Amino acid sequence: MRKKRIVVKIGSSSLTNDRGEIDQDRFADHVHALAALKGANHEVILVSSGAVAAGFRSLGYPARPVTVKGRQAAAAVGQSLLVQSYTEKLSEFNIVPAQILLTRGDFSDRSRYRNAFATIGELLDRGLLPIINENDTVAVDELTFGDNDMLSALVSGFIHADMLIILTDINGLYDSNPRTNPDAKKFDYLEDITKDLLKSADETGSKVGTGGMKSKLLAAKTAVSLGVPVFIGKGTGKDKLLEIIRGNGDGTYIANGTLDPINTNRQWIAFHSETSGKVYVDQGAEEAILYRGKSLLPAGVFKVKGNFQKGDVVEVYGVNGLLGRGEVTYSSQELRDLIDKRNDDEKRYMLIPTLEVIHRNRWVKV
Ligand SMILES: Nc1ncnc2c1ncn2[C@@H]1O[C@H](COP(=O)(O)OP(=O)(O)O)[C@@H](O)[C@H]1O
Ligand SMILES: N[C@@H](CCC(=O)OP(=O)(O)O)C(=O)O
Repeated sequence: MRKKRIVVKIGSSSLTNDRGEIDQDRFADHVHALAALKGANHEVILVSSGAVAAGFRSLGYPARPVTVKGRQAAAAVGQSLLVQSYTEKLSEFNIVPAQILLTRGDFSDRSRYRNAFATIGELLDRGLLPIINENDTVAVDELTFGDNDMLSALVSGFIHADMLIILTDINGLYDSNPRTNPDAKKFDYLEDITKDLLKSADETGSKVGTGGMKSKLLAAKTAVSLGVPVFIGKGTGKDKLLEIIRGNGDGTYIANGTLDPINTNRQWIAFHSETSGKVYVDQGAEEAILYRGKSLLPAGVFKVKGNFQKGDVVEVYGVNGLLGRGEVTYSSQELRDLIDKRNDDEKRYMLIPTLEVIHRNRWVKV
């Protein structure tokens, strides 16, 4: 089998028990499977939850804390317990883990985004196992990834993974929550995540997890849109991850065919950038950028809102509302000048053929 790059996400419910302890047997099982996957010469990146779930007991909380400061304090304790356990267990296989704690801000800042990409690449080249979690202790509520399912999807797109494996406490996605509906039917394969499916998944998860199946579906949708096929399910034994990539996993495969990866610049524009203004385009330009794969030219822009600089990301509006976002080649002032000249008969002669406003490689539809 060709060498693959696999992101494995393990949820809190698969690593810890309800009492707030690492479940040593299941933990060892995951580590064996990760080692087997690496041993088969694949590149592996682990997104591990469990910091809050493994830490709350040491702080004297009876259950997973609900306050932000409680969760952040629990994560501070639990994250080090988790990494200590990974380091010890992985050393039996001569694998060195590398902890990476990310916040949403690390992705929205372009240079930090590029740095994170380079660092993960270097760790993989050197044969280490990157272990990623959200930096819960400092993450501000409005500025989080939402949950680790979404973080794992964004990481998979970012490093152009061949597959995202989301390990959880249930063997896949059902048409309703099987814990409350005994007649729920399991999906073995899904082409894509539809709106109806999103409705069928509720947000109830385990006592230690967050988001339930809904967050996994939203994450799977994101991963697929970034060109990465997804598996959601469970398994036991050291070969479980190898079996999953061979197509024999106990769970649901999503978009298992070949998908078009999207380049890192466009991923950043789509999912991480903050917009600094708005550009309004006419119908001809709307059709050109939406359906004919063209760049946006100055002639199609008739209004600009906000103040932005060359290189900033803006929202593009058409006749029917928001069309997408893209990186501009002009400042807002330069664009306003262009529009003024075009609308003024006496100044129109000053217009010279110019660059596109947004190049098609720096543009993403919503
Ligand atoms: N349609 C569904 N199919 C499968 N599981 C579902 C569905 N809707 C809700 N769930 C629940 O989602 C849970 C997994 O979510 P969660 O506890 O957040 O996992 P993790 O800790 O692994 O991230 C399952 O145990 C199940 O109870
Ligand atoms: N970053 C948090 C996990 C958040 C999360 O998404 O948890 P889960 O639903 O168990 O994957 C932690 O380590 O506790």
